[in-house]
Amino acid sequence: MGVTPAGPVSLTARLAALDTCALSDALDGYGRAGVLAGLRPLWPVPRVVVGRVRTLRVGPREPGAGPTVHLGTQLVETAEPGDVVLVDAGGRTDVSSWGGILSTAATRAGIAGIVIDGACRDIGESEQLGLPVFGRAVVPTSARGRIVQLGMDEEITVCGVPARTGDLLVADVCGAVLVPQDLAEQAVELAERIAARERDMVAAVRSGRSVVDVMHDSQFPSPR
Ligand SMILES: O=C([O-])CC(=O)C(=O)O
Ligand SMILES: [Mg+2]
Repeated sequence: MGVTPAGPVSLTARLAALDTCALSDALDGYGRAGVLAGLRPLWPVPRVVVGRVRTLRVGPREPGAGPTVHLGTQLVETAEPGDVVLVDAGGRTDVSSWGGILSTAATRAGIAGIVIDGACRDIGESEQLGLPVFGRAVVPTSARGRIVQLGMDEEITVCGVPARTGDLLVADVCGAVLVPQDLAEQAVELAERIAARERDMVAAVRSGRSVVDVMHDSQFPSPR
């Protein structure tokens, strides 16, 4: 845990001071996957979103299946403030996996954000609530009668990246990165060093040094 004159800083606060690019580079440094490629903010979210993952897996409703709970509702009701809902919808963009009623409940539960390997609807409602939603697309088509919850808090694979409840997730204007729980402390430390190196490189360019020189592989060695 990092320490400031005011005391220890939580991992979440340190992640919020970073960004997805620094964390992607840090995971590269450890040879681990984490970038959820293809996901982006579905409204112009103005901040870095950080939280503890809760996983949700959804898929097609069986023909003739009876009434069932709406996907995600049990997860929202058991969420802790600061959680991020990570939805494995298999990349489907023809049907929504999240909507405004769910966002209203998620906001009341203190959920920090929704990240979907798939699509959502009612995005204007989520924006009005200030609830960040990341995903592949927005589509008006309802989940009702089409897709259902298949599991929650189980290991899922999202955009080719394995994810579990308890992992950390960072999302911003550039996309979303999953930080595995077992690597979180080390990834944050390395990302902080990467961010410091980038600040030094930008300062060198601003001071008039040639960008050819500053970005040459022989200069500003990688922190790992
Ligand atoms: O019917 C749905 O797909 C869910 C929905 O719109 C909402 O949560 O508001
Ligand atoms: Mg709705």
